Amino acid sequence: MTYKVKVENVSKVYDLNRKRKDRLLSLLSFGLYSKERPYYALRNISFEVEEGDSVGIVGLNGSGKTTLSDLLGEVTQPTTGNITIRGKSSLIAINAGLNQELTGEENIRMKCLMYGMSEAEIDEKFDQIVEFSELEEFIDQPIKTYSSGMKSRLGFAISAHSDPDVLIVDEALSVGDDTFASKSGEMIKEFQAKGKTIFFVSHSAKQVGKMCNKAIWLHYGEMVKFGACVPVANEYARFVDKYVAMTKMEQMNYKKEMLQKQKDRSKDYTIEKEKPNVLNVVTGLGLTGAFIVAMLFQLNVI
Ligand SMILES: Nc1ncnc2c1ncn2[C@@H]1O[C@H](COP(=O)(O)OP(=O)(O)OP(=O)(O)O)[C@@H](O)[C@H]1O
Repeated sequence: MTYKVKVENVSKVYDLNRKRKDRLLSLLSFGLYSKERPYYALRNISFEVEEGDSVGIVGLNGSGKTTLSDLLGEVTQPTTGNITIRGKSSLIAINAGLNQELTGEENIRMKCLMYGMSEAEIDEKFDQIVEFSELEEFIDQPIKTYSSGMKSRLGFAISAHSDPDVLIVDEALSVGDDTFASKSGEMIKEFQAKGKTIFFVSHSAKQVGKMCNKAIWLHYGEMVKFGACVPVANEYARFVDKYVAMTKMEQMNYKKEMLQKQKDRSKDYTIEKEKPNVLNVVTGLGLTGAFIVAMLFQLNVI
């Protein structure tokens, strides 16, 4: 069977060096001064899933589940490797693609346009989306006033009505109330019946076992297992049982050791820098000059 989603040697590297001073110096020296601290949030992930697959993504906190779902939802790009999605993907997560300053209605219109829907299609679906989200009274309020459950309902309602080929559900169901969770569960079953491809991010092996036919287990940025759901979910559940049986101190030491290993593995990565060309150098010199003049001006020297 042909794949619906293909992930090939994908890594996502973050630069942990967040100090403003160092980033500014790196910019002004056009990359010659550099203090990057690369960190693999995901490393060398490869798998393929087919149309109709429901894939659970499990793992402890910080294992890379959200990073992978953002990549699958095309919210971020891989640092290296390729992701091919045959069709339209839609990520359901609290805040995913929502603008806090806009109202519920404006967010619906903006996100639907981003999904490629026409104005006429949006007008046709608008009432259904509002009704599904149960936000009728609040739809004219900016969503920064919404609770996380309300945002999650809005995000779910928009994504589910945009008819995606690949749906990624990142813990969105865990913040809603029971009624909404069961309504969303029904909607997901309809998607499954239509043969859509779905990814579920979850801490819970049990939940994944109930809803999925395949599973991915991520552990500190690496893919430990990928395959048929039940064996992967069972193995993850056995690991979680062992983990929760540890004392708090043992858990802390384990986390520390694993994080250190993850950081050590990141040392061999060098953030690719563009070789300085004439344009770069001229721009860099111009920026540096403008910066010095601005500083001198600020200090009343000129
Ligand atoms: N923008 C960022 N900059 C730097 N590091 C990041 C960024 N986003 C995520 N990380 C790091 O990448 C790793 C994976 O994070 P991610 O949120 O994907 O894990 P997760 O499995 O979804 O965790 P949780 O279950 O707690 O939501 C973590 O160590 C996190 O600190």
